[in-house]
Amino acid sequence: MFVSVPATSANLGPGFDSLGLAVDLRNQVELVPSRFFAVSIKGEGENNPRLKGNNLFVSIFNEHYRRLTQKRQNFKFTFYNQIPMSRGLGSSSAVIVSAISCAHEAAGVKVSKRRILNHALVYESHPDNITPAVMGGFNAAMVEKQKVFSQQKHLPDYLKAVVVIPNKPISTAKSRTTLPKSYSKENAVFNLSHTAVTVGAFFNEDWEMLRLATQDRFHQKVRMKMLPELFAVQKMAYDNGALMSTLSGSGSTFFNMVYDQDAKMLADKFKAEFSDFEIKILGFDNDGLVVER
Ligand SMILES: Nc1ncnc2c1ncn2[C@@H]1O[C@H](COP(=O)(O)OP(=O)(O)O)[C@@H](O)[C@H]1O
Ligand SMILES: N[C@@H](CCOP(=O)(O)O)C(=O)O
Repeated sequence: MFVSVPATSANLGPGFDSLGLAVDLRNQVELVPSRFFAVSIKGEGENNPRLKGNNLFVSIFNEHYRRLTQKRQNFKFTFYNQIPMSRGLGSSSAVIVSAISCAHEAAGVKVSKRRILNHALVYESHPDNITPAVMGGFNAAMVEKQKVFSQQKHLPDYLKAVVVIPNKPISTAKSRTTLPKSYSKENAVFNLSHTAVTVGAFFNEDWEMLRLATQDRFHQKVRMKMLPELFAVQKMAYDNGALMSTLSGSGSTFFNMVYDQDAKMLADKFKAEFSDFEIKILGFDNDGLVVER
């Protein structure tokens, strides 16, 4: 059995802890019952010995498998990872969502995507990555009484993401501690109004509106200062036709949305200027969590 989950870009500028979308880069896990516990990793993280011992996927999987079956059973897990770790592309959400889904599959217990999402919230308190990871597409999400409520919009093929992935990891948990404890009314109204128009622009496919609407006063500047080249990345994106250019999650990746025909030109400019960073042109993912039995 295979379970796969896409990478996500959260916040999208002003929509801190609420907005996110899924891109076409996946972590896949294969699960086979086995006499002995075994982990094999291919792709991202394959040279990281910590992932073979104390693995977030395995601990969440075991917790749910035991809850569902009251049994202990060994499995061989093979991970095919494309999502870079601690770069603001939702690697932790992908791991959390796939572990919960795999545990239900292995236990033979049917489960809805909505239920998986609510379980995922236990491990990641903000719903902006886990929601597109499960549902695919663009999502606006909120939490009420420990449950996620969300609205989804599929994204068209004629839009692409040009992602700039720095060689420096940023831990989301650590980065959150650097954010202000409170915001002025003026800045709160700024982010609230810009988030509202961003959501409207996605639903109405008014892509040109995103340039103005996706500005933020809550988190981006303070985080971008940790890697000041990101200011130049954002400027280059806007100078070359980007529809939006935002810090992806807590960083360090920068997410730029463009029309298909502008993607290669922007990616080539980034490659020429930021040779230490990885540049990828990605489509959007409208499927979210996929299980293949
Ligand atoms: N493929 C993976 N396998 C196991 N654990 C992972 C994997 N990807 C991410 N993680 C866990 O998630 C952490 C990174 O999460 P986080 O700081 O939120 O970054 P991101 O922005 O990539 O989600 C890693 O330190 C690791 O504990
Ligand atoms: N809203 C969160 C999003 C974190 O996303 P990640 O991909 O960096 O884990 C935040 O801004 O902290």
